Amino acid sequence: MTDTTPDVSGPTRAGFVALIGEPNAGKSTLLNQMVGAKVSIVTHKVQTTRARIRGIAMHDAAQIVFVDTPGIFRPRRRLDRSMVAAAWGGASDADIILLLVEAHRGLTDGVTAIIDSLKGLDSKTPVALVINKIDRVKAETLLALSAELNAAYPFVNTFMISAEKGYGCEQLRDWLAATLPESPWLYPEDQIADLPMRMIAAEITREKLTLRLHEEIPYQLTVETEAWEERKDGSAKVDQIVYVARPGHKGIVLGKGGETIKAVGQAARAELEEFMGRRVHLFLQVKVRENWLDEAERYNEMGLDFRDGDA
Ligand SMILES: Nc1nc2c(ncn2[C@@H]2O[C@H](COP(=O)(O)OP(=O)(O)OP(=O)(O)O)[C@@H](O)[C@H]2O)c(=O)[nH]1
Repeated sequence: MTDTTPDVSGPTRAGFVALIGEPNAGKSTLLNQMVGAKVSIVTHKVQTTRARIRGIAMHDAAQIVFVDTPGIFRPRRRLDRSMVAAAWGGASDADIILLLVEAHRGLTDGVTAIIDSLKGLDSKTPVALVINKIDRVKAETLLALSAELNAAYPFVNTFMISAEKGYGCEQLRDWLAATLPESPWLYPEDQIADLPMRMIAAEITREKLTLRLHEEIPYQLTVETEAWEERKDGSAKVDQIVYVARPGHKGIVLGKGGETIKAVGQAARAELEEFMGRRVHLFLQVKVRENWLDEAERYNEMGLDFRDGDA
């Protein structure tokens, strides 16, 4: 990986932070606090897709990469094969796991199940407890809840926050920034701003291809946004490459006289324009790359290729 470390005094830090918790625990809201409004829009879209990098926060000299880990509560074997493992360059776990628990709901059956899974994970990844929505309960309740949860699992730290109101979020961010491993940054700073948009754009095209090709080949297909150019007239020029795993697939993706790829391009462009609220010029190219499934670099860029149940 390229060393993109900037010139700052003291070591830079970088790593992956997995946000886990029951649905509605406030993961998106917290991410929004940590990363900024732009990504939260992105998040809603990406949630339904294979994209797993949910946002990147820069804080002091640290680059905090928030990820989803859908595979983390599944059997180990599946985790090993997952995109999560690939995206993390062979490390099968995040650097830090944050478990979000809703203050007013406390130790529910769902939270207990997550804690049981964490215990079974056999991982050295530190897990911090984040009690969210503290604006909804009294202080006494919080202390009792914190004690109860800490008795159930050896959390390395406990934070009490309101992701919505921002209470406690600064402390959490400081701690993450200070606790991630010393490392060069994982993404060049100038790419961070449009990384989510690039991911979304790739994901939209992939989705259109999947719809169009049905069961034929989308399994072994990936889309990358190669270039993104902001134009003076307010439109964006987006170049993407569709990578297929076999030479025979290229013809299928192109279709007769380029029909299929053209239709895919039109549909993807329409959705992208609607999403961005401005004009987009989308250019698609199809290339064969037989070993793309093995290229960790690709996963790193897009973080996009795990599917539930993949062999
Ligand atoms: N009162 C209060 N509400 C909050 C707080 N944080 C989040 N919420 C609300 O809780 C609801 C769920 O928040 P999300 O951030 O969407 O939760 P999530 O964990 O991302 O949910 P999933 O995407 O379903 O997993 C939303 O209505 C938020 O406004 C908080 O600190 N206080």
